[in-house]
Amino acid sequence: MPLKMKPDSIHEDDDCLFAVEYDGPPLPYDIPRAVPINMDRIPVAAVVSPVCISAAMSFPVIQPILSIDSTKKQLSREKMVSPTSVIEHVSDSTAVSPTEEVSGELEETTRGLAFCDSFEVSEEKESLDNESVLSMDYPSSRVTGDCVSETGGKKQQVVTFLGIASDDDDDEEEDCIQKRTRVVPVKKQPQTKGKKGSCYRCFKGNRFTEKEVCLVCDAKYCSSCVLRAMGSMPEGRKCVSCIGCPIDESKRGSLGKCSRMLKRLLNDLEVKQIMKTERFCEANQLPAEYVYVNGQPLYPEELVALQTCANPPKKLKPGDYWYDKVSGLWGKEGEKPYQIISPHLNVGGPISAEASNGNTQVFINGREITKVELRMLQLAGVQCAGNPHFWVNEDGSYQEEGQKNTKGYIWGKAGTKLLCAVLSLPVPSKSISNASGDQLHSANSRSILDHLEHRTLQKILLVGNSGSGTSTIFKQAKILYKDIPFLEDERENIKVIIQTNVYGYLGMLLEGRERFEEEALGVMNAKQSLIEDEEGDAKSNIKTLYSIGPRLKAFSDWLLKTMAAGNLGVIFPAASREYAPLVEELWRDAAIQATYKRRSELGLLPSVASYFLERAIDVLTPDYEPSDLDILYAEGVTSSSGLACLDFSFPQTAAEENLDPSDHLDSLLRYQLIRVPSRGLGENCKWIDMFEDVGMVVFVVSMSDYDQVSEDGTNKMLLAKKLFESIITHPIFEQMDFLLILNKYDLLEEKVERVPLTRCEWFQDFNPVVSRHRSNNNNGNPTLGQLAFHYMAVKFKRFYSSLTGKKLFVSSSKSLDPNSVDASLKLAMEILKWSEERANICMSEYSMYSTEPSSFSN
Ligand SMILES: Nc1nc2c(ncn2[C@@H]2O[C@H](COP(=O)(O)OP(=O)(O)OP(=O)(O)O)[C@@H](O)[C@H]2O)c(=O)[nH]1
Ligand SMILES: [Mg+2]
Repeated sequence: MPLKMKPDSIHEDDDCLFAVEYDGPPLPYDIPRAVPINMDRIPVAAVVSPVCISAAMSFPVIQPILSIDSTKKQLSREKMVSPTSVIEHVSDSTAVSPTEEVSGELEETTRGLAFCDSFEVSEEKESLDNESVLSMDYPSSRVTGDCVSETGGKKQQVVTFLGIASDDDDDEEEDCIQKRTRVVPVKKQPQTKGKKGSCYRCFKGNRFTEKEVCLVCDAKYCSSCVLRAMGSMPEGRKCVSCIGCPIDESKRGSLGKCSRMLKRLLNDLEVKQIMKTERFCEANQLPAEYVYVNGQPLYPEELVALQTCANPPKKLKPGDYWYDKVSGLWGKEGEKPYQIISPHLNVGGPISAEASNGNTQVFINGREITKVELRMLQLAGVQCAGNPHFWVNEDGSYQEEGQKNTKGYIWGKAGTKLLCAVLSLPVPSKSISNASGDQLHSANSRSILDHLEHRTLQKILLVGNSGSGTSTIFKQAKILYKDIPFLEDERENIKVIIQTNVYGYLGMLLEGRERFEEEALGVMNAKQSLIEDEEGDAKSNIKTLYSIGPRLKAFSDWLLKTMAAGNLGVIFPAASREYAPLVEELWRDAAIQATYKRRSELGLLPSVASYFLERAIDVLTPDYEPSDLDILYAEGVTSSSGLACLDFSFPQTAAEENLDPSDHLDSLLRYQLIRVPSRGLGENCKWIDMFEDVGMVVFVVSMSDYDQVSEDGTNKMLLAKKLFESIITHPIFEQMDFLLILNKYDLLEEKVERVPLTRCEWFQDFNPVVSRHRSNNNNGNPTLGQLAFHYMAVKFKRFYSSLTGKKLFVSSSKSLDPNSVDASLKLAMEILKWSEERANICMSEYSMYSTEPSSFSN
């Protein structure tokens, strides 16, 4: 056991700080030899948890050995300050430097500072007590200014007390209670940084290196440094120097969510303890004074009441909220309600009429409601004429102010709940089954609700030939519209797919290399025969541009053999780490680079191969975690034989968020994108019945395919045309609108400059009048790429209307670019909307859908 506690090495001072000196062999990490601990700040779990960790990692263990009178630390709320907070007092009176203010009553104040352990008081105290542990050289120095930024070696004060009342001045104290302080969270800066993307401790690695992040200062550490930099983690994932500091509020959502890195480095029990401590230790709790309810900062007990009630606010963060104590309606200051929490909680001040910034002259429990709430009430059949003031109870029963009789129940009908869901308004968590039989719905509102119900899911079919880009568009949509695009399990599977792909790409290059080497040798043959005659066995030493050394050749032969036998899967995952350096070496080899330059002759090698091969070492390690971009680029992620479905809605833009939701209802509706593999659309398509209620078909064509041929020698553009024809003429799709996405515009632009579009026989009449300045967009002349796109669009439009008599909508796309996919799918939404309006489904004066004709460029 490397830890030795010497009686004379334990220091105690009035502020309950202890230091345990370590006297064992050199430690493998950065923790200082003396660690001050404020026992009041560390819960039992936190103090105990390092024990098990230290057993595994030989970390020093810090044990509490003295009992502490924690009651000493009680402080009136006005004196509680958070160490990294800048406090601005509402009143601007009596700004007092803490050092001046406190010196006279040092004992009193330092005892009372439950939260404040990082401000100038400590320095004063330090000077009084030479034996204090504070004088030790501790980088974290919670007490001596760790949470305090330093400027030129001099500690900078980040906590400023303004107008703190002295204990014996009751009047002033009361005054102070009136003028509650507003506490603004301030993020602590990391002590070191290094170059962009590197580890903050060893300065190695890049942005792709897996890292763990400090919850306080955002410092990032690689797997070799994290345990040294974060020590025994008594408050979870924080640098040693950040222990005791409050977390960065933007990271609150990740509290207690362990990373894969920690799971690998520590055992289950250790991980569990650390995550528990991280969630529950006092230093990491949301400071009550960061939460304002009805204009007043909360007291800790109010925050507890709020967080422990039967139906608490979800994901509470620092900020200003309003709370209607009668109905339980809860929202952000100046905004519509977003939740109904438990009513009658004694928290915050009284609600103000302007709490949600409504301008409807209709009031609920004293608050002027927003437009969207008014719309909901109207559609639910509540009479709102004459600017009424309603009294709404927690069960949704309502009456007009001054009247005794309940007029009805707002959330009594399923239809109202659906409407609320569409309008993003909250409903009570329990169903109001006891609602009276009041018929609140007019015929109109009923039919609108039916309509909304019908419209909640619009199906969009995504079809295209193999390689057209359908799965890229599908994945892009997932990344664009889903909060968690890929689950952990999915990522784990995708990782193996990507690693296998990397070997596949390398295999194609190695095969190509062999072919090119043979060709080169053939060309040199005549010359070589001459030399051979003169120098005997010289032929075996002939080197070409495509030759590789014997070691790489041996690996290459083995890999090609393994792949040919279909055994590639067997070498995973164990071998991936060992072979990664060889894969990288091969990729960097001049022969493979020369082969890659001729990739257009390699047929199947996709353009994304270099993206992954460039990062072979990273990608092939067992702990590689694919990023969203990696997944987007990865082939084989979306099944090529089954359907893939994605339910999504278009997120509101910042501008839309400020609008009344009823003005942009379409963006609240849900869509289902169904990707159909092209081979699944043959004669006996088993899914065909599922497509009956599809709203529209999005057909994808790769524009750069115009010069490509399939295995049977057919031009791929003609294959796309054939599939297109079979789908548009299929009876099931007869009534549907079609959007053609002409994809891979980036590749077309580049290719059309070197390979004529007329290479495809369908495009024989492409004869653009090309300006000499065509490549300069600024002078208004289209590029050859643009001309080619327009030409293809017209070709498909004519073809479509000749067969269906209808109009085809067309959009160009570069599906590796999210904005491009977003624009194409929004166009699909517009088409759906337009076709719906055309069918005149919408109703009467209550219509929420624009009747303006939609505009597209097609
Ligand atoms: N440069 C470029 N590459 C693209 C674009 N769209 C797709 N790709 C690439 O083209 C290849 C084929 O795209 P996929 O999305 O897999 O095509 P698919 O329609 O799913 O075809 P299958 O997977 O064979 O069914 C992938 O390597 C993509 O990364 C694009 O707009 N530009
Ligand atoms: Mg694909």
